[in-house]
Amino acid sequence: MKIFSAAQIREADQYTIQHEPISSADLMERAAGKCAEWIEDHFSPTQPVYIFCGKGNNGGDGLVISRLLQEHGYTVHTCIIQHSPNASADHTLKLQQLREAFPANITEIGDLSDFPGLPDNAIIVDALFGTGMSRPVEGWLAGVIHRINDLRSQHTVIAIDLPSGMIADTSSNHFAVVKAHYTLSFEFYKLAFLLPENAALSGEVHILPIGLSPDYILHTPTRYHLTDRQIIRTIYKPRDPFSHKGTYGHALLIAGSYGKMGAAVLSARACIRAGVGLLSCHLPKCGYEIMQISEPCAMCIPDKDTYFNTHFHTGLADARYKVIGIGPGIDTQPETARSFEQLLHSWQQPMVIDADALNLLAKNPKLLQLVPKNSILTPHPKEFERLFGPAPNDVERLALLSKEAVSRHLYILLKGRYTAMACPDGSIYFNPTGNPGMATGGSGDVLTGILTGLLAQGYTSKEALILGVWLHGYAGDIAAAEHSQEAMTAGDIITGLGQAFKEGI
Ligand SMILES: NC(=O)C1=CN([C@@H]2O[C@H](COP(=O)(O)OP(=O)(O)OC[C@H]3O[C@@H](n4cnc5c(N)ncnc54)[C@H](OP(=O)(O)O)[C@@H]3O)[C@@H](O)[C@H]2O)[C@@H](O)CC1
Ligand SMILES: Nc1ncnc2c1ncn2[C@@H]1O[C@H](COP(=O)(O)OP(=O)(O)O)[C@@H](O)[C@H]1O
Ligand SMILES: [K+]
Repeated sequence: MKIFSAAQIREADQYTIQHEPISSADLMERAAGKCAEWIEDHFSPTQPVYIFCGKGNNGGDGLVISRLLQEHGYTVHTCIIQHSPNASADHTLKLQQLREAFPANITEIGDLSDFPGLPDNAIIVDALFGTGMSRPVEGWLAGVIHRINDLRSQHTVIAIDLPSGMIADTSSNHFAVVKAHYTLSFEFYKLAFLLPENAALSGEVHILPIGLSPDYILHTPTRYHLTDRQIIRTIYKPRDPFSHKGTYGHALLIAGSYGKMGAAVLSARACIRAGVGLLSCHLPKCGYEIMQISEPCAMCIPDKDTYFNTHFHTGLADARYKVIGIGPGIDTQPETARSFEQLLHSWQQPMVIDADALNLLAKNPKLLQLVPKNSILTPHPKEFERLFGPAPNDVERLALLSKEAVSRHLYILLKGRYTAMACPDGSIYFNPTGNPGMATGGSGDVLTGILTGLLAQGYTSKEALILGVWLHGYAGDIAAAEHSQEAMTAGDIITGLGQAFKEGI
């Protein structure tokens, strides 16, 4: 799914109005109708509804929702916030229609003292501002937002299109923003919903289709995308019946150290479950038996060193590896760093670089220049900061992520609820699968294994990244459904991979 900017959403509205054709008032009727339907499906007419409307088109939506809910027997109080002497044309029209149909219970709010007292268990509909927000809300208007937020523990707050105060495509960190339980948004996810800094604000997001022009959607390029099944199906390649294990590549995984062999085992298992043809694991001597016993499908190459991987840069050409995955549990010993540097001087195909290998890059940033083009780097936010520095907010962090991916020709992901994947072509994909049960040691090692396994099979770096992160999250969701978010382990994510391949594509 494409993620459009606020300006593009306005263009999509206008394009639809001109080409469907449909009047803007009718498009508003359609959008607000979807919201009213959703509210009717989820809440009973016995609950009082308070709709707070701004004077733009988001407020216009609120006025239509008010009329439609009253037509279906709900008791609605409509509060129009007088933030400006001017109202949009559609707002004016919809207010007139509301006054004609249901003249009672329409009040104007000119400052905070006009804010109504609410009966128990009300539904608050936030239709103050939508995609027209361009600056922080201040003064008594910010007070209205704070008042709504103070009431949220006793009532249900439903934001229309986006929580008021939130800006669709830039950071609204530290602004006054409504904290919604639900956000009913039109046609597309907004970038703002995917940012960790807004996690507490949008609540459960429901995207309601309002029939914006498919032509516009198809032909308008965007920088941001949300991975969905449609994208995954264009990437996934079913196996050729005449294929053999050579078809699916030989991967080398460099992982583990004394006390951290679990990371190597998890990564190796995930790589095998992701479909690699052959897997060799370069391990410290202490890990040899652990791996052989834990994962008989993996071949093992013991290092000269008992406790750490220190000589993994030799013998690579002879083995004809298709891809190298490096990092889980390798530690950051000087000998490991030296071997990594030598590896980077000799290896020119894409790699998957994770965990301590990222920390080695952060310690010696000039090594970043040696990382082969099209490699995949998989930092979590702390590792990202060590590598590329801090950012003042999530939107600027995305800009930094993208800048590094483009300038270095690397694929860099930033882990989180919606893992962001930056590509060298400037695009950024967000992944929706996964859950907080995956916030447990070893989940990242599993991802490294999956990505390495997919690259070995011949998926391009972009394909492996988008598909791998999707499958990882999907398998995590299967694990959570089976074991609960609390009890699931990184190993359960690997077990879920089979079902993820069967049902997630
Ligand atoms: N036909 C269509 O196009 C459809 C549109 N749809 C709906 O329209 C919404 C977009 O409507 P919109 O463009 O009118 O902007 P909106 O979010 O109501 O805000 C503008 C108002 O807010 C004010 N304002 C802004 N920032 C402010 C601030 N910081 N502090 C104070 N005031 C501030 C601004 O005032 P001004 O800046 O002029 O002072 C103006 O009055 C969209 O989210 C969706 O809900 C749907 O019905 C589908 C069809
Ligand atoms: N709340 C969440 N929602 C979705 N995915 C999550 C969530 N928390 C963690 N994850 C995923 O779990 C993985 C954790 O990786 P990482 O922090 O590197 O773990 P570790 O280093 O312990 O292996 C990442 O892929 C991340 O996106
Ligand atoms: K709103």
